[in-house]
Amino acid sequence: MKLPFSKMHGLGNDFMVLDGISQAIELTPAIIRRFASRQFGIGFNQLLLVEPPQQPDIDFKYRIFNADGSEVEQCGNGARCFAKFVRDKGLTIKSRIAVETRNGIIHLHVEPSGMVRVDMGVPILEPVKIPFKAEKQAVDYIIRDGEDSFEIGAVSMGNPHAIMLVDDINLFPVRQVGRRIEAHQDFPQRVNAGFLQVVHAKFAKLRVYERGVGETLACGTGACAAHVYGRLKGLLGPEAEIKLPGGSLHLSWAGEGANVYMTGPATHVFEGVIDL
Ligand SMILES: N[C@@H](CCC[C@H](N)C(=O)O)C(=O)O
Repeated sequence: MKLPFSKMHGLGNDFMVLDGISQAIELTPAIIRRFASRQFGIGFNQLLLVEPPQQPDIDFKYRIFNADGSEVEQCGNGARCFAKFVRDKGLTIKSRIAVETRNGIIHLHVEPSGMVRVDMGVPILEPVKIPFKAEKQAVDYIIRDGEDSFEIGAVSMGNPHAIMLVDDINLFPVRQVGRRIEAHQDFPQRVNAGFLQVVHAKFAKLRVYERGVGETLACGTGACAAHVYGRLKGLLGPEAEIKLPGGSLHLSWAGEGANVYMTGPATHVFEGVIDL
């Protein structure tokens, strides 16, 4: 069976995007891992599968799979690429789109410039809902790993994030420490590990070691979670630019109880067909 797909990216966080509305698609973790391989497949960080909605007044459903085949709840860069995909494919002409994900509804706005603004919802800070093993909610937590301990913030944007402040993002061993935090026992569903260097109240740098992938060039939900943590620490203002290795996102968060808004680009790379 031949499967048409689009290859897209949001700031270098790259995706295979499949239209599951016009065609029936059966995916297994093994197939996803093969497609994700940069040597034996197409190569991507996440696979996005667009499907018809299951709820009234919602335009689409989309499912997100990491390169390791695991299905996840949310993806910020993926949401922007999803919006461009459904419009480019003629699946909608709307510029405001409501989409179901595994963890609720998110709202997207494709701006006249082509940039996509995503309402990512209210960040979750209660440890049990992240999920994160902690006695009570706090801004900072200490997690211990062998002889070492790490001071982190913990935030869910629908998917779990741990964020650590660092002095110099270019010098920090993101992969070594990220790998340990991603698999830490205090995060029973594993976690995305973000490393944040705040430059001033409106500008920060971030690198993310993503759950189920490894370090990526950008992570949208990671940028949202980092902005929330930076705000809770009193280091970032309500509007901030977060610069990732692949480029910058604009973040907006008014404070506890408010929704997080993320704005950034979505890029189409090529169309392809792969044999199942
Ligand atoms: N790259 C994404 C996040 C994708 C999911 C993540 N790896 C997880 O396991 O939660 C983004 O842009 O948000």
